[in-house]
Amino acid sequence: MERIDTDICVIGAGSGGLSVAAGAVQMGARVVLVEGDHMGGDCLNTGCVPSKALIACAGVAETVRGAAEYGVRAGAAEVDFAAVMARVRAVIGTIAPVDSQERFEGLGCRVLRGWARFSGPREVVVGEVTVRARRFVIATGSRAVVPDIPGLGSVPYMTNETVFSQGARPAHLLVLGGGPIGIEMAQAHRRLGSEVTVIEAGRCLGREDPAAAEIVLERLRAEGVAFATGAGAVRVRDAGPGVEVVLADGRIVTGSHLLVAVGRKPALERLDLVAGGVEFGAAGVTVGAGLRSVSNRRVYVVGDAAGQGQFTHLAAYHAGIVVRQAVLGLPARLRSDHIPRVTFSEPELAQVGPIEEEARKAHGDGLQVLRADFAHNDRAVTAGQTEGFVKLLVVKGRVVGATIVGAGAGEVLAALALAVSARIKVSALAGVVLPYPTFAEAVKRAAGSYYTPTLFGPRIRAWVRFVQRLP
Ligand SMILES: Cc1cc2nc3c(=O)[nH]c(=O)nc-3n(C[C@H](O)[C@H](O)[C@H](O)COP(=O)(O)OP(=O)(O)OC[C@H]3O[C@@H](n4cnc5c(N)ncnc54)[C@H](O)[C@@H]3O)c2cc1C
Ligand SMILES: NC(=O)c1ccc[n+]([C@@H]2O[C@H](COP(=O)([O-])OP(=O)(O)OC[C@H]3O[C@@H](n4cnc5c(N)ncnc54)[C@H](O)[C@@H]3O)[C@@H](O)[C@H]2O)c1
Repeated sequence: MERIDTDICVIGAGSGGLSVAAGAVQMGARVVLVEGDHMGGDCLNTGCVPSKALIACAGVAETVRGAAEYGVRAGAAEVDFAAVMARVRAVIGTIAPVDSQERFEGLGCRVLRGWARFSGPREVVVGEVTVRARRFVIATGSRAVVPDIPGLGSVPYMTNETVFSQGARPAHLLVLGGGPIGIEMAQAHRRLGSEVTVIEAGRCLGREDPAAAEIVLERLRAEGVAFATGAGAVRVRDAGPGVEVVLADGRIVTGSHLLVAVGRKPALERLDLVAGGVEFGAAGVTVGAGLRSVSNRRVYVVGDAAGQGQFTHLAAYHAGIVVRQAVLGLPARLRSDHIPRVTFSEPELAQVGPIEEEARKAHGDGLQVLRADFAHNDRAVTAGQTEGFVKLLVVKGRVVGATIVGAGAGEVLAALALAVSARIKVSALAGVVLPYPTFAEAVKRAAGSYYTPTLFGPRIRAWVRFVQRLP
């Protein structure tokens, strides 16, 4: 049995773990990085990267279908599903070297390939190796929840782990769950030529601004995605070739394939946290404000395993918080009011900070809502992409949150992510000079509306009358 003594042992080489390892080793710490499966974790192999690559292919098919509206004759969009999947794999392959064992060994990490489990409060075992570390960082991610629905276990179903390696296009894909995964995959498959039905117990994109979500869902409906909402799946049956899902209100939905996308849970089961003295619950490892385990002070948690949201950029943000403390010995506290998110449907739905309903609860009448529609944005009009809006949530002259739904919303959100994170005043957004014509001008327009009542009100009018009488 080999024994390694190190400063930092990072468990999991996904978005969070790789960020901690890269930061720590380049700052001079001795780092052991442990990965049981593929380097790069969920985001690279079965999450963000393949999903966005698939969405890009689907977007091209849709552009071809709509080409005539732009005066371009392109013929019918013919989708070669095998080629689409090959492109998805190629995109993963292009990014993979950045997350590879070779790169991290090159940076100076000792990379161990195997599943880590605690054998004591300051020791983990990986196969035949024992790693004793000053600090451990749990970065083990999450996995798809497979709900306890009778019959589900006896039909073939897909999750995010298998949907990107399908051999052939599903004739009729049933998507269980109308969250971001369900909606992104539903639209992509529909555009690639499948029939698609989304089954959602409550409201699709239920965490998002309802008006913004409705714009996305309306687009999916227009493209032919069917929805069975308002009742959860209670039974699943084999339907000869295909699958039958029975809903709580008796409706029956039938399709050829089933994708389960009803949420994710932290992947902690291989770690033997009890042996490590690390307290945990269903939401993840129990941590304080600095992502440090409340029961074992040698242990920090980042990313999906921390149970505080599931985004690659959140995992990277967590990594920075942990590196500050565990590597640099400085204090750090987590903020959660400035974390952005984007659902990569078309149109995209981007959010930073609270949605209007949440901000109203927190700030009551102190909240001002500013809005600009893309219908009045010249870039949107010229591009033929006028659906959507920008909504700014303002408290005491500062932006506390924003919703954007529309073309390129995720890119336009960058300015507002900065505004919320740096607590920038609305006046700065209203005063910035932006190139014309851009979608981002809608942000400036919404911010400018903050001053409309004052600028065009009676006091300014009186002042202007006075000035204009001067010689
Ligand atoms: C379909 C889909 C699309 C997504 N799209 C987006 C998106 O567009 N934008 C976005 O921000 N987020 C997106 N996400 C979420 C994003 O993928 C995750 O939030 C992110 O990957 C979390 O990073 P992580 O480091 O916490 O975990 P992961 O990236 O999952 O890495 C954890 C790693 O730990 C390893 N591991 C687990 N247990 C052990 C052990 N005991 N020993 C050793 N290794 C272990 C795993 O094998 C894995 O490689 C998407 C997710 C899915 C499923
Ligand atoms: N673009 C992105 O950033 C992106 C994309 C995909 C995923 N993600 C991350 O992954 C996480 C997980 O996504 P998700 O879509 O799997 O989960 P989710 O929790 O966001 O949504 C799951 C949906 O399934 C529904 N549901 C649950 N049980 C059901 C049942 N029995 N029948 C019908 N509906 C049921 C829920 O009501 C919910 O709306 C997201 O929260 C997000 O953090 C991010």
